[in-house]
Amino acid sequence: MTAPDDTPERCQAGERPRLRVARLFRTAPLLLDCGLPVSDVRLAYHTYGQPQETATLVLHALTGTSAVHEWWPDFLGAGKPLDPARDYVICANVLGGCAGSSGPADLPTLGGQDAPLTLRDLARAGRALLEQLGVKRVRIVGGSMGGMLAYAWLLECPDLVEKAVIIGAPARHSPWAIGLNTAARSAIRAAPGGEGLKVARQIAMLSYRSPESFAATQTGQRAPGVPAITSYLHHQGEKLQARFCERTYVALTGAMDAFQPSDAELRTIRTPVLAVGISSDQLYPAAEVQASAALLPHARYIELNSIHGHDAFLMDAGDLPEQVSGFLTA
Ligand SMILES: CC(=O)SCCNC(=O)CCNC(=O)[C@H](O)C(C)(C)COP(=O)(O)OP(=O)(O)OC[C@H]1O[C@@H](n2cnc3c(N)ncnc32)[C@H](O)[C@@H]1OP(=O)(O)O
Ligand SMILES: N[C@@H](CCO)C(=O)O
Repeated sequence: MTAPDDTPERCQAGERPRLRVARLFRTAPLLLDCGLPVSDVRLAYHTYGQPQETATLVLHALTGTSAVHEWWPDFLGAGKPLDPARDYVICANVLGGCAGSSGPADLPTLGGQDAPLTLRDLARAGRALLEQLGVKRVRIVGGSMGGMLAYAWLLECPDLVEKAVIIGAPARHSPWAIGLNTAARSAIRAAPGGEGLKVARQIAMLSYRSPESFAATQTGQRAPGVPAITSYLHHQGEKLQARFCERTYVALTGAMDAFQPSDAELRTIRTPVLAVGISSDQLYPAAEVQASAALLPHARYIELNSIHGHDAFLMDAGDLPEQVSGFLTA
């Protein structure tokens, strides 16, 4: 990742993507849903393509970053759904994140605990970034947490959003999803300082793939006496612990679990939506994604067929890029 800067937007053709940091809410604070005001919020972001008043906003997943070129090469590039030659693409690390934006340690506390964040808080912070960049309308594309956050944008900023693509995400967490996050947070609280975060990632990885995926990729032993899946999960835990913050993990999973819009609220969304379920998703079963979309008056539902579970949108996207392109450019 390149060093951040806060110089004004100046995209040159062929320029390498660069992390920038916006300073927001310096004159008037952001009022969090918990009641706390927050001033001088940082949002780290990348842009791709020339500035335009209508942009495509990418909303990243739980442990994602604003560097779309690093984690979504199937979607970003010439002839792809996010084409910098045609589109002004923006992705910001969310409020509460740990990839350059103001995280829990930078925010005020409530009763001695990290301030609880809501997905609507994250959307309001994102809106301020768009205003600073001169963007007046957005098409939104989000997967996983980014897809749930897209629902928050649709409810919080209906005037801004032209279209939304929601991939592998329901409108609200099921008891199953909340239960998985509860176990992950319990691990973090039981072993703060990194060990708990590793266990949280191991639990989460089991929900991000599928039995068939692991049968195909992790059968047998990696080292004598060590099942491949065991060393795989240890490796994934180590990798996340090296790049992520446990307070962010607690804050963002809490925000997702608490986001519970009613059916009536969802029926008020007038924006056209393309909702994508993933056939083997263990975390957010395709039927659940479809049921959320069915509440929206202008949603179309499609399914990505993959054995690789929830993470398929990142690693086995099939013809999804073409489908998303078709929706965004129609
Ligand atoms: C590319 C980036 O910078 S991502 C950083 C930002 N993160 C995001 O945006 C979040 C979204 N991205 C992700 O969640 C992930 O990167 C994904 C889902 C796209 C891909 O996950 P990956 O971990 O790269 O893929 P996969 O599950 O195939 O695992 C491969 C890794 O496990 C290792 N591995 C595979 N099997 C085993 C095993 N049995 N035992 C030990 N290690 C194993 C591989 O050597 C490889 O290690 P490396 O990443 O250190 O090179
Ligand atoms: N694997 C992705 C998706 C999680 O929802 C991530 O780590 O963010």
